[in-house]
Amino acid sequence: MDLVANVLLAAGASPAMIHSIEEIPDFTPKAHALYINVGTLTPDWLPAMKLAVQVANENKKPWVLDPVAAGASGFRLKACLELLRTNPTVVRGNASEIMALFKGSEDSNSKGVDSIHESTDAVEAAKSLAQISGSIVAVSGAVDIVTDGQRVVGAKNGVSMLQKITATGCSVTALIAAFVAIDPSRAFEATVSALSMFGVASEIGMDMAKGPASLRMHLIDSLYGLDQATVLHRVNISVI
Ligand SMILES: Nc1ncnc2c1ncn2[C@@H]1O[C@H](COP(=O)(O)OP(=O)(O)OP(=O)(O)O)[C@@H](O)[C@H]1O
Ligand SMILES: Cc1ncsc1CCO
Ligand SMILES: [Mg+2]
Repeated sequence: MDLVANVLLAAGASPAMIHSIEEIPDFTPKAHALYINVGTLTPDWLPAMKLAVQVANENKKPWVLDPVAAGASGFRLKACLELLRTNPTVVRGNASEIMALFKGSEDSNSKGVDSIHESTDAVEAAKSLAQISGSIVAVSGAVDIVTDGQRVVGAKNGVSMLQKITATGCSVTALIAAFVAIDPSRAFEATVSALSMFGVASEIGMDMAKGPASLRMHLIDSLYGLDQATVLHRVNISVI
């Protein structure tokens, strides 16, 4: 939650981390986008997540799902599949998470929140999932993949050291929510842009970093300082 909120602030968004079901009816209509992350899921939190989604949908607010460790337990998988049926604008996971959602079954080899697959292994699963759910599906990895079920785009910015900082995936999903909030009618473009800019910020941050802890700091600083010329010079997006 720390990294997620700080990444959002650095990007110019205004995060609020809300869990209590009592606050959802007041909070959710005020937000420009809702972000549901099941990272630290408990049975107590799930009803609040579902109510937040319901309120967001009723208020025509975009919402984004991060299905953290979807294949690691039956409880998580069921929760993620139920959330997936309630029309997320975007779903972003690592390859193992997206493949578990597509298969609809637990992965006995699951490494928990970390992926054991490459994003490129999950292209067909992502496409099918997008077609079934009507959501934009993004798979993070060395190449970030984004699909609406027809188009497939790859975004290649980023550094592998991001995998050594917890919640960089959670944070890039939050950034997607912030970008989608700007123009929900162009959620596909927003998703690709958020993944690219997070990757560009990590590349610039890596030039100053000595390891994961200092990359975490420089990533936030680089995102905060990112300008249009740098982005346009460095982005690497291609149709797959
Ligand atoms: N091999 C890699 N090379 C470059 N960038 C990478 C690589 N693997 C992941 N990334 C980037 O790291 C960020 C996090 O993606 P990752 O796939 O690790 O998410 P995740 O597994 O959900 O992470 P977490 O659960 O820790 O939040 C993304 O911006 C992604 O583009
Ligand atoms: C380590 C961890 N455990 C639950 S969520 C999370 C952050 C990475 O997904
Ligand atoms: Mg994750």
